[in-house]
Amino acid sequence: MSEEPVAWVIGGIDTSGGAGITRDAITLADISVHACVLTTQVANQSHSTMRSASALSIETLNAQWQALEIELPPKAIKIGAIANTAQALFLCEHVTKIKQYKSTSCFVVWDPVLVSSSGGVLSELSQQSVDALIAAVDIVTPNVKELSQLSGWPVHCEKSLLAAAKVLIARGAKAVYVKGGHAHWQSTAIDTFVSTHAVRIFQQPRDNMGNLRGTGCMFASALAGFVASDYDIQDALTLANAYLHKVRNASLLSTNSVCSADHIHCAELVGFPLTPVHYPSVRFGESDPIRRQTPMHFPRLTDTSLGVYPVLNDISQLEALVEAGAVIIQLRIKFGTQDDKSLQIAKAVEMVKNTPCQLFINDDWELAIKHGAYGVHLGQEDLETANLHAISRAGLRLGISTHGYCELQRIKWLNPSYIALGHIFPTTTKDMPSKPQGLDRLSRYVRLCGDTPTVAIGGINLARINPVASTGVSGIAVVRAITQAKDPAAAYHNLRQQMSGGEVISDVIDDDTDKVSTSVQHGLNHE
Ligand SMILES: Cc1ncc(COP(=O)(O)OP(=O)(O)O)c(N)n1
Ligand SMILES: Cc1ncsc1CCOP(=O)(O)O
Ligand SMILES: [Mg+2]
Repeated sequence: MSEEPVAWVIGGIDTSGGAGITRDAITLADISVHACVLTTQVANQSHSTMRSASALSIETLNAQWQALEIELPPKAIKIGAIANTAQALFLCEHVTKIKQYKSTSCFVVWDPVLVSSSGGVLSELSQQSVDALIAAVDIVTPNVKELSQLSGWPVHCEKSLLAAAKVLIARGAKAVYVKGGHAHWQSTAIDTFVSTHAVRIFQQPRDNMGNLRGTGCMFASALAGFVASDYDIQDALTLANAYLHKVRNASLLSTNSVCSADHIHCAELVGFPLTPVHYPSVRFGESDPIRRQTPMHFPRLTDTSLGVYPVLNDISQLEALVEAGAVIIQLRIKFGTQDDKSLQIAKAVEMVKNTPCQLFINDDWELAIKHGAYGVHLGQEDLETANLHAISRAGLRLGISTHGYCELQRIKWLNPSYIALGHIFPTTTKDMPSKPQGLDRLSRYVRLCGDTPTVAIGGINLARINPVASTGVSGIAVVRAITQAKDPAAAYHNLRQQMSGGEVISDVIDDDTDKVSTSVQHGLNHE
């Protein structure tokens, strides 16, 4: 059996290979996902001309489903062109079943093709079958014309687009991702994701370089592929958006990809998107709190070679760590009264005065401003309520936590003083809603952060610090590895020595998990 995650693509064969399930399978191969292919219809066509299309019977569709279900169960399914109502109802019933009885979850994307190059026409499906399918799948990915047809609403501006997407949600859709490619009123290319509880807006510069076939298929199959590869939905959307942007750039600029006399381009293979230029900028809703005000400035770090970054629960260990040479320390006080926190923060600021230590205060931005700390560290939830302008006006540095591609692309807009990436390994210090990221993803995030200093956090200890350092992060934040050590300053020293290939003092190593082994627990998400 294949090592790669399995995704199924269900739709029409476009004989030219420009779109349809052939394009889906090529896209999935390009991002290292194994594609199983189920055909709904065969469209005999070139890149520019459609000759005929013939639908496959329900028996044949069912035979394909049965052939795959046991041996190659899907982690995700992408549905494209559906030839008729009977096929739509078949898919609805089988998708519902597979989602119910599979032990691992199966994510289903429906790219509702209004008029496909392979002959599927949305308007040929009964309203009942369309409604049933909308409610059965996890996400529907229409362009603006398809959204208008599905919702029965005119879509001519951002407001009507959002309203039409919400009509689908009211009809039972779990989520809708509207592709803005045909949204003539937009000066940039804006895709909008709406679910029952969130809105995400993905923005890219608009390119008007030419006509690329199969973009809808590529986006939806890439989305299924990234979910099958274990990315959460908002990261899979960010990656699929970046992938498509990378394909567009590569294909429309290449003369090799021109595949018809009408200057229609065919997609080039590009692989996983790694460079920042391909990634969308992301907003959490129309009125994302971090964008409500005008752009802000946060000062750069004085010293960006951060090394080991101790995150302390109180000031009891601060002096020892400053003396041990920590160039960055965070005070993360989670218990006690505001008065007590205020007292500790005031003392901490005093303790680092005239030292090279860059002192960050976690969460308590008002106290950090009041006592003149060097910087503030905020997480995603903190960003909803903190007064970022006040932090910026007071001249404090800002560090922000992120847990994946989507959050990263959102907070870049703030141009923070550093970006924290985590959690890398499992941790018991904090309940994390997201999965551990692992080293492979960490390396890719570091690359996406460009010149902004980065900090890795979560489950890092003596045994794991070297591979973390190899990803190129500017700093490595640790809580337990220092706060729970018998001698925190010696633990700091050892972590630093280990990072730089120096001698560690073995009699201060605290427990077995800290012993440096050759079989370091490596990346959790191998890509
Ligand atoms: C360096 C660093 N990275 C991440 C965090 C976590 O911040 P947040 O998500 O706000 O969680 P709390 O620390 O407030 O529980 C951090 N503190 N430092
Ligand atoms: C606060 C925080 N944010 C992400 S992981 C984490 C805790 C890291 O603690 P430890 O270094 O003990 O695993
Ligand atoms: Mg916080």
